Amino acid sequence: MTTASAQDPLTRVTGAAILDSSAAPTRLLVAQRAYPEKLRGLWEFPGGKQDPGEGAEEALVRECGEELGVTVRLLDEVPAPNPEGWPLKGTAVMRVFTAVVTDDREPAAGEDHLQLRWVALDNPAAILDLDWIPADLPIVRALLEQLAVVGTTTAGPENSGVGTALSGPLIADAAHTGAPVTGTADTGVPRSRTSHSGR
Ligand SMILES: Nc1nc2c([nH]c(=O)n2[C@H]2C[C@H](O)[C@@H](COP(=O)(O)OP(=O)(O)OP(=O)(O)O)O2)c(=O)[nH]1
Repeated sequence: MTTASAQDPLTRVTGAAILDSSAAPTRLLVAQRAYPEKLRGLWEFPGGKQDPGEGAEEALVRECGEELGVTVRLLDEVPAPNPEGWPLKGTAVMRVFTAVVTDDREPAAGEDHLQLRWVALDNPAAILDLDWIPADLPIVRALLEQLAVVGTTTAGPENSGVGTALSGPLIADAAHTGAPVTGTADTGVPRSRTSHSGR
């Protein structure tokens, strides 16, 4: 963990959009924050702040190990409006990467989270309806568009995927609904598309 400093005025956060499969994702892992009090109960991407000198991807793999007890393989970055990442509150920015679990453990909520939940990608409206940390909402929309589960129009709060079609080739199974964590290891397909190097 680090905070803004004279060397780096930004607090750099990195988050994981963990999918149940790289080749044919049907579910996304979301996490409900336990603290601080003002964020308690809000949903987020698992992750955290980068340590000094640590790259975003390196930090994210570390955070997923610490917070969820699993090893993840990062896939693609959810493209942000600027190279530093998505703006959060204050001077914080966050880069978000899709990921899959690569060991045979299941993600488990530790002290950081009240609960984890696998949510079905075939119901983007339900995902957007979660009580997200406000700064995360545009990121969630971009993620769903990247996964082609919502339309690629300029989605605002009033146009948040409701009634849009499932069109993405990545969605193979529309039968799942939100479910408690069961974990799915994935060792398949190499990185693709918008992969970025760490910084
Ligand atoms: N992990 C995470 N943090 C987020 C998200 N959206 C968002 O605004 N944040 C904010 C909340 C926090 O102010 C900051 C990340 O802090 P953190 O508490 O998760 O990071 P950390 O584990 O390294 O920090 P610490 O508890 O060790 O101090 O970024 C998100 O989707 N995931």
